[in-house]
Amino acid sequence: METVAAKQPEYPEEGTVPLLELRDIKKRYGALEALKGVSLHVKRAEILALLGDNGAGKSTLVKIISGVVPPDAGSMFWEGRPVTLKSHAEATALGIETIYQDSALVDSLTVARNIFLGRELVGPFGFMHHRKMRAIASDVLQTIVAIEGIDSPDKLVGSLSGGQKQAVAIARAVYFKRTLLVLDEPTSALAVRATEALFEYLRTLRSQGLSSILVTHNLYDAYRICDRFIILSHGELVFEASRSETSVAELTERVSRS
Ligand SMILES: Nc1ncnc2c1ncn2[C@@H]1O[C@H](COP(=O)(O)OP(=O)(O)OP(=O)(O)O)[C@@H](O)[C@H]1O
Repeated sequence: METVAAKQPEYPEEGTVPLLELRDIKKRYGALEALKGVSLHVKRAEILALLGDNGAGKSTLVKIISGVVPPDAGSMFWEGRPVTLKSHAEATALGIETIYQDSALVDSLTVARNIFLGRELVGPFGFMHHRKMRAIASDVLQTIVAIEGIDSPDKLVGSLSGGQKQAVAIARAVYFKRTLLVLDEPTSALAVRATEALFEYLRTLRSQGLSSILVTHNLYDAYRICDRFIILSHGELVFEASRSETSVAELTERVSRS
């Protein structure tokens, strides 16, 4: 990653430092330029939609934000400070949580154990606090994510559907309250009720000052929940607008034209 642009960015007014800023991010896979210099920012307490047709570069950008893939060039700022993410763990440590359909869950462990994976609660004698983890897992699943079909935190994750697995990953992010939640096609495998519960939760996070990036092909969902919209096309940012500046019709037209 280039360090040239790693000097502190300047923000015109106090309090306007974005939570996350990307500048001129480039990524190439062999001859293919997946990202051709993308600059964007995520404000505090906003839900940003990352839109674009298949192959536009959305997932590549998500992987860069979550530390899974290093950019070839460009710089990244977290709360105004330059950062270089060398691993997914470093992104997590900053407060970035990414939800994919199969978000690094362990099939052979229970739902409760997956929610606390790597951050297990330990009781007074140094043993894992299973009862407490199960109780919290149950609570998070029922009250926040409202997943049908996960009736017990003791279910093995391997026995869940794609949508239910995704819900477990969301429940994990929800419980550990990340500063930035990145959701890559979160509703594609979710039932209607779970989608509504997720959106309600994203609104709650926003009201608490936390931010989310929603990657989706569903422009109606995006328009319902997001504050700002960014469209990528062939590795370039081609459109950016806030909710009041655009409409579902315009987003549809621009994505299909891209
Ligand atoms: N690991 C990889 N190796 C080679 N090419 C890749 C790799 N990952 C992505 N690409 C290519 O980079 C381009 C951008 O892909 P990316 O997955 O970021 O797009 P996307 O906008 O997320 O698409 P979709 O909506 O279909 O998921 C595509 O042309 C894709 O084929």
